[in-house]
Amino acid sequence: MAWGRQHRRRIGVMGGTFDPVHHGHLVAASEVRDAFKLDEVIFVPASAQPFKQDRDVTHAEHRYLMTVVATASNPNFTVSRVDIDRPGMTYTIDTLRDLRAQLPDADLFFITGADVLPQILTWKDADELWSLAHFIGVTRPGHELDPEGLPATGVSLMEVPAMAISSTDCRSRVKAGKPVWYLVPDGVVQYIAKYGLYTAGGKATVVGQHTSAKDAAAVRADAPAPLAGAAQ
Ligand SMILES: Nc1ncnc2c1ncn2[C@@H]1O[C@H](COP(=O)(O)OP(=O)(O)OP(=O)(O)O)[C@@H](O)[C@H]1O
Ligand SMILES: O=C(O)c1ccc[n+]([C@@H]2O[C@H](COP(=O)([O-])O)[C@@H](O)[C@H]2O)c1
Repeated sequence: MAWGRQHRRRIGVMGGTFDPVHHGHLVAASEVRDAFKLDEVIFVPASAQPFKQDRDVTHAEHRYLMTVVATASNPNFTVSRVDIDRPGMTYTIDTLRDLRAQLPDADLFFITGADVLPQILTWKDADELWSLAHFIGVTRPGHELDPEGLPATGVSLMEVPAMAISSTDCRSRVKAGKPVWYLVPDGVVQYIAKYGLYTAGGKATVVGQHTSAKDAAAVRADAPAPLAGAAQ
């Protein structure tokens, strides 16, 4: 490296609802970090995902904390609150702008699974996304990794070990009283049990994303407080 030239950090960004985070997410992030020689992967739990407005989603603070628990043992993984602390709908254009402002000396690599990759063209301000990050689509069982319509220079595709795990299946299993051991990290199994997530009569408040301000305030009061020191 030439004397005085700045080293640009290479940062992966793994956006997701993470309801709950599972080993499919973690393996994808780990594989991309290795293949693209990333310094770090930042997991970014979404607040209100625009395409999931028709379903109930666990309170953001629980999803954030499960993601912190799941990534705590990996020195190259961190978790950001940029999306859950921004009011309103979560759009990736805002995620990337906020992270670029926080990390002006970094190149960003946004990681998505094969199911999400084709949707990118329908995201808010899709034309501008390519100038903010390089996109990496990873294989996922049951989905074709198809980059059609996406700009060739803005997207890379990569095969990762097949993990036939989804958050939907994890939630259904917990609801049915089945184990999720080894589908999600041990600490997440314990977190789900501690707060009674995903069970019909559980202690956790599960809210739709169209809650009134009054409902949202009640949920916030019920949720665990933000974990000091864990956030970016
Ligand atoms: N098993 C997996 N293998 C590869 N990528 C995955 C896997 N599971 C999720 N992803 C990717 O991780 C990101 C976040 O996914 P998300 O949090 O929505 O999990 P999910 O399992 O798809 O959830 P749900 O079943 O609730 O829709 C997305 O880009 C998704 O494509
Ligand atoms: O920017 C958008 O319009 C947009 C629409 C839908 C999803 N996303 C992002 O896509 C990522 C994957 O979402 P999900 O819910 O499938 O885990 C997550 O970071 C979302 O914020 C972004």
